[in-house]
Amino acid sequence: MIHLHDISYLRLGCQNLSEMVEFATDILGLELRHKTDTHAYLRGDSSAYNICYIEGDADYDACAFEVRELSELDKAEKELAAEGITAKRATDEECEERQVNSALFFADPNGNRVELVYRPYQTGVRYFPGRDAGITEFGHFGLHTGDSERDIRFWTEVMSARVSDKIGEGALLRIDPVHHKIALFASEHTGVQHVNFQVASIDDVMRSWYFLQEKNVPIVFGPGRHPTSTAMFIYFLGPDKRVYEYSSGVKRITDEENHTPRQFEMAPTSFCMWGAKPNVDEFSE
Ligand SMILES: CC(C)c1ccc(C(=O)O)c(O)c1O
Ligand SMILES: [Fe+2]
Repeated sequence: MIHLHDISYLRLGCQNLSEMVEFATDILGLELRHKTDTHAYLRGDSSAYNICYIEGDADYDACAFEVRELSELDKAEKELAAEGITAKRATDEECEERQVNSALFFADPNGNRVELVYRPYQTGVRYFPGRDAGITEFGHFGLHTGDSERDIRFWTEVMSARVSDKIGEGALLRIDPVHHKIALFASEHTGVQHVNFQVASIDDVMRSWYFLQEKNVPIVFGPGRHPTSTAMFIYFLGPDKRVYEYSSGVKRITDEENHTPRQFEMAPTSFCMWGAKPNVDEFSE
């Protein structure tokens, strides 16, 4: 099995880099760490970056996971080959662009681009945003799945994730005690389905609710509380039409041996126990 240590970054294509930087700094509340003509690196914690927007193909996206040992990349290459998946080692230039020591690229069975990275750069300076959204960390991301049985098997049996809970065919997967760092949601698309940043408290969720309305940012779900992770949340759209989520209070699963994944019915109340209705295709019945 390929051991995933943590989520690392997302690379998200966009049409207009300046527009995405403005959204990410002034609305989402990330810090711009570095920008070139085509790439912008933004963060919500002390990592070198959590999101890299890349001007060009707006449909391009990739998600990255950190592995703890360099040898894990060779092991991964072999294990993926046994699954019929061809992986490619990153060149020095590709590593430099990603600010990592080493990396391996492949696509999961759904065609989602995945990067395994060794030693993603950290910084010695704390995160300093222009807008205080209360972000504490890069929380998790959603990935599309066209065949949940196939993809849950891949992510749990090949990639070492564990199912924390299921909603309909969708699954919330953990790679450490945090309830989930990957959300697999059924759709006909591929790639990143939503991007989550954790915020410090319900006050930050509610402050952003007012702030986002004032800035005419489309809110697509919430405020509400997930019965699965127990986190309070709000979802909204970026100018790239991607779904962004703030949430606070995600549950940790500490009794690994005794955790039994729960199956939630595919109904709005499985997404929000307060009664908010999602206006997002993948979350609807
Ligand atoms: C609506 C989606 C996919 C979802 C469901 C549950 C949680 C949670 O329990 O925290 C999420 O974060 C989600 O994004
Ligand atoms: Fe989420």
